[in-house]
Amino acid sequence: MQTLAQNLTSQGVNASLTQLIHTLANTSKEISHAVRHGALAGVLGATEQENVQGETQKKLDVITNDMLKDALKGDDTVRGLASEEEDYIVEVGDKGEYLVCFDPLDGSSNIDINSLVGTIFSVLPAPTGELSESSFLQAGRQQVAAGYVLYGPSTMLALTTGQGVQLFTLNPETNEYLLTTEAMSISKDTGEFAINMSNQRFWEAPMQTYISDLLLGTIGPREKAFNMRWIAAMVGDVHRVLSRGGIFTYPTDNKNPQKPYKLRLMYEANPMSFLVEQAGGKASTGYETIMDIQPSEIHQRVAVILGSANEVDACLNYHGLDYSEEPQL
Ligand SMILES: O=P(O)(O)OC[C@H]1O[C@](O)(COP(=O)(O)O)[C@@H](O)[C@@H]1O
Ligand SMILES: [Mg+2]
Ligand SMILES: [Mg+2]
Repeated sequence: MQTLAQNLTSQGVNASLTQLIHTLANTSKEISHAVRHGALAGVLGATEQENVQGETQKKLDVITNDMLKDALKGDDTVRGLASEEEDYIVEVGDKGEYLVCFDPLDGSSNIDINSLVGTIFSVLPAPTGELSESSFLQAGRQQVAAGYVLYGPSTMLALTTGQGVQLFTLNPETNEYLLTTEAMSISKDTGEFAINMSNQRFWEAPMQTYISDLLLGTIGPREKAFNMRWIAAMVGDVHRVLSRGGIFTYPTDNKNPQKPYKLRLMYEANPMSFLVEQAGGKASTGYETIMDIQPSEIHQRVAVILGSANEVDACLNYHGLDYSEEPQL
């Protein structure tokens, strides 16, 4: 099996991006170690702090953020970083070629129940000139690399540099990432969907109708039975979609009119969309392709519908219908 280093060489990834990917991968090994020690190290539970998005930070949100921040500060290929757990962008070095956006611990509500969590990252080119928040506001299409690390029964790294999606598994004996899937590929069709059903009454009409039709199964207009899964960590749900197909969505809802979307564009939706597209799937908000959105702020949130291409298209068809009167198909 190829090591991560061998694989990056065989892909022809340039030296500076290779260095940055190693920094991220090596830090993920330390995070994996910290997550695995959980209660033994006293790192479970919440802090007293909230992040800029008004969410109470878990101790591990803060610890993993600091681990990544410190590691990236020591990497001269990095010009700046943006994190879910940092209110503002952080300037790193004035010569670095890259900007890194990350969610240090995705699905952190799973931490206290010893369930799946992960790290998500997105690498953008650093523009020349002064660094400011606007340097980061590039469409997902500009990403030069993206990936996630899943801290599950195995620690796995899914990575794209725009040449398909490679999946590596951390060998616990040697502490090395080894290539276990050369090209992840999402089946075009699926019989599996992932959504937080408890928000059903808050969704827009297209999503209400789409999901109701899935639930009708063989007796509904889709004439097909669908199964449902919800890990409550995007990283786990997207990993399942990449592994065996499916549709994952966190749609627009009106539960809190100030916050119609949950997932963050720069460090959740964009990197996952890059991976999904590279594996042959699709990613949309329902109305636009996620990777084409021009961001307006680093902590911007968006609706997300991603996964098996034909199923995403089926869902998008509902968004094209007129719901001004009774929803009809
Ligand atoms: O609590 P819900 O509605 O199930 O939401 C779960 C979603 O929220 C998230 O946990 C948000 O990410 P963070 O844990 O990084 O804030 C996603 O990973 C996941 O898909
Ligand atoms: Mg997250
Ligand atoms: Mg997080």
